[in-house]
Amino acid sequence: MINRLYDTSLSLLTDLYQLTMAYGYWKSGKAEQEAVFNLYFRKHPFGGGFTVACGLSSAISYLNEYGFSKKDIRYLGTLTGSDDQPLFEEDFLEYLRNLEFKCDVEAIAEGTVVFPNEPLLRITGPILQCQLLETPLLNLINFQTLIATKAARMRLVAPDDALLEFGLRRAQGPDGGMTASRAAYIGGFDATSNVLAGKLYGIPVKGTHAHSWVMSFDTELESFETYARYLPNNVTLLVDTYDTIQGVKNAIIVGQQLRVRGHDLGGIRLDSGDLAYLSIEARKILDAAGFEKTSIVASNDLDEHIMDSLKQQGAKINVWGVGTKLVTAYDQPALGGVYKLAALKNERGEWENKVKLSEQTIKTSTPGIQQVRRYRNDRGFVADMIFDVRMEVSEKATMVDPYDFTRQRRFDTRYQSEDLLKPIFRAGKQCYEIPAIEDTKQRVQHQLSQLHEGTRRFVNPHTYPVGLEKGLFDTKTALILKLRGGE
Ligand SMILES: Nc1ncnc2c1ncn2[C@@H]1O[C@H](COP(=O)(O)OP(=O)(O)OP(=O)(O)O)[C@@H](O)[C@H]1O
Ligand SMILES: O=P(O)(O)OC[C@H]1O[C@H](OP(=O)(O)OP(=O)(O)O)[C@H](O)[C@@H]1O
Ligand SMILES: O=C(O)c1cccnc1
Repeated sequence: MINRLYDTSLSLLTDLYQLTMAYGYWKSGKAEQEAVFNLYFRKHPFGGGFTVACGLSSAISYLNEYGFSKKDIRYLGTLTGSDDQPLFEEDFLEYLRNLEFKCDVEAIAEGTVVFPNEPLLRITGPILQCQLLETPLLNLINFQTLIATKAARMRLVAPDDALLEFGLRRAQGPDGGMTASRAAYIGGFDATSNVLAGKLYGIPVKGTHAHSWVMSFDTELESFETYARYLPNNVTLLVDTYDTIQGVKNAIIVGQQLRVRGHDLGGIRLDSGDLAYLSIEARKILDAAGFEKTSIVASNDLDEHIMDSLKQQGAKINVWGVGTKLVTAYDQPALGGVYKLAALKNERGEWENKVKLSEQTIKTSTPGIQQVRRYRNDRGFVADMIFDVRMEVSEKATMVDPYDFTRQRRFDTRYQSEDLLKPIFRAGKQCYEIPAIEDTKQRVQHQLSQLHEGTRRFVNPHTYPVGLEKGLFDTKTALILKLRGGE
């Protein structure tokens, strides 16, 4: 999609510094040195207790098309440094032109619930290639993960209702709109108003009508009658243009006319005022007139908190139209996912662990070639343990809380476990079949059902346990001490 939108290859969709570093690696003979990078986030968005991974299929498409076109190379050749001389020499540009993606990629499947510090994606390959991919991979995964998580939160509030995504007009540009529609669907929405997303992603499309339709007639009743005449199988009438209660009564008149013609009134939509009060009143009026099955759609700057509040007030809304606050992730417009070097192969062909130190413990990266093992019992997910695939990890592994090493947990055979990072690319070739979007969507709901209720709540959610396997914890601690000179 984005390819056609910009009519170019997307390999330059990266930050310039990735290319300057790539040049530096190449000049210093390090371009092909094997490296391992991890993509992870440090904190759940929206103050929540879980995050829904999303964006892997876009990342796979991106990586499958990776490569620099002649036009890309020509453009890079025009870039100059502070002395007005070319930034990159010809031979390097030739190297880029011939570059073939040949990394290994492991990733956690889209639609999986994930937690801070777990690698969502691990990329192993020539450092130059891994480096160039930092920005696009973060761009693809951060945003979609954010929106899928936001949508999942809304789905938790309204498990049995229909959720419609109405955000395109407020989205962050065309690509923001398209990817948000897809991620919202995966996260738990039932349909979108975005017709292109419907076409390209196979998402159901749904819609009502706007105030302008009503305003373009002399009376509201005439506007409703006309709409019902021409679209008798899609009649959800927006009743709040003038007087909401009168609007509901007019909708009922049209509903009765529809029934005579063998159709029915699908729904009414409320888009302003007190949505609890108005939906309760509208439900009474509709039920009294024999329109018990007619839906009540609500829209107007909704988010999961307002939806929750409306539910608690007894609102009779069974279809929710949500735009701005969903597709822009209004209260937290970015997920702080990062991409860090975790290991590098030396000249002797041995892996060396790498960490990025930080004053704040939370920001010190974890070294090694990591995998995430998720333990579960009959009631659902119990804990996730990050371990290094090069270390022997027995069934009786010990997990250490990285923020408090005195908190340790021993696993045994009573738990079932699954390693979450799956092979996606081997030596640049895709070896993973992307699941159908419907399967990914179902996966989200199943995953959420495996979380403890406390982890799903919005206010002060329970922290799901994620720790480091004892061997990895010790390796990390030793490396930090060595780097700080306290060995
Ligand atoms: N009963 C309710 N409890 C909590 N929030 C509500 C309730 N009813 C509506 N809201 C929310 O309150 C906000 C009201 O928005 P606003 O002040 O713009 O009023 P409005 O009636 O929509 O006016 P306008 O005609 O300008 O759209 C919206 O976000 C809406 O979803
Ligand atoms: O409120 P959102 O969650 O973004 O949902 C989409 C909104 O877009 C439409 O109106 P628009 O906001 O364009 O105009 P209006 O506020 O005047 O109805 C619709 O009526 C919703 O209110
Ligand atoms: O179909 C609707 O009702 C709709 C679509 C987009 C934005 N607001 C409402």
